[in-house]
Amino acid sequence: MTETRLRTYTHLAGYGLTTLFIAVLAMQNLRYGFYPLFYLASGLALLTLAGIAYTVLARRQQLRAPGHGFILAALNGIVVAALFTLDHADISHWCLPLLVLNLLILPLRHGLILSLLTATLLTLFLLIHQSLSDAVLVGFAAIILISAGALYIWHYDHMAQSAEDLAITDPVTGAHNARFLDETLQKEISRSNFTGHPLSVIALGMDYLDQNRDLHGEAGLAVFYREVTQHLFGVIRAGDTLYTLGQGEFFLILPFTPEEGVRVIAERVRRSIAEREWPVVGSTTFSLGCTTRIDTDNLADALRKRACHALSEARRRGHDSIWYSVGEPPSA
Ligand SMILES: Nc1nc2c(ncn2[C@@H]2O[C@H](COP(=O)(O)OP(=O)(O)OP(=O)(O)O)[C@@H](O)[C@H]2O)c(=O)[nH]1
Repeated sequence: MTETRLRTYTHLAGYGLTTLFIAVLAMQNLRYGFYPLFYLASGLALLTLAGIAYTVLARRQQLRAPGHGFILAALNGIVVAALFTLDHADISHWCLPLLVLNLLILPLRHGLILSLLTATLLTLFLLIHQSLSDAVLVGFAAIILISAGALYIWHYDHMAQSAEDLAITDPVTGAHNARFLDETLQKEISRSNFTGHPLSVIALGMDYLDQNRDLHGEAGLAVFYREVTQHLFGVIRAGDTLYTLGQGEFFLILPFTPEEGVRVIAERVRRSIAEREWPVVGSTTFSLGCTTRIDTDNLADALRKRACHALSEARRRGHDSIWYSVGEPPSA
């Protein structure tokens, strides 16, 4: 199940249960003739139903649906305002499910701020209108509720982040993997298209891979790939991203880099690898294929293929070399 779908279900369950709770309150107050509380509960139920409708409508953007913030701020605000204006202590219980709902639906920091604000005002109300012991008891219960909810959500977010990192990271080198390359390259192409900034890429391949594999074995090469990755991280600048493609091949995405720039950095990378002594393989070389996005390049696949063809051309023309491939606009 995707993260977006999971959040859609959780939000629907959260709003659904709160609607049920408020509907029961509304019916009870109607039965006993507390009409102001009945109208209040009916208004709140309409808001939670709006939350359900919004969750369904924005189901594809549940990870960042800003409407939930407004709905929950309105729910909390109305309950707290009713607490002070209707002067009815029973309303204080209505706050408790909201404290959990805020944490369940909003990003952790926003949910925490809203819940703590509501809990503080609730305690203040009890302090003014009820006894000190009531205020301390409810305030304490609210803090426990908020802490347990926040800790659970923090733990979940942490696990989700770790799982996401694992999914986009190559286990051998620690650089990003090929799957994440296509996703990022497509985003960078859209950004370059929108802002007009240049975008270049480099495909890098180890020379004489088969001979190196025979000499050092897969395990030895894995150690070398890790070292070369660390080395490349030290050469590129912030904003550039590195990917491991397997079989001794790597890929660099260089945002804000024109043709002259990619030629400079490619030469720097080639020379810095060739001039070093590597612990496992001794001296070795890489060939590099570069290209820069032109206006008609809108697909990640096309740009990636052009860089890989440039790499093949660099290898064909002798190893330890760089080939730059010019993008060709479609003929008129
Ligand atoms: N993306 C990227 N481009 C680089 C890098 N190093 C050099 N370049 C490109 O090469 C150009 C010339 O770089 P340098 O020879 O280092 O000259 P510089 O004046 O220090 O370059 P700046 O970093 O722009 O100040 C830069 O403007 C970049 O376009 C790098 O690590 N990453």
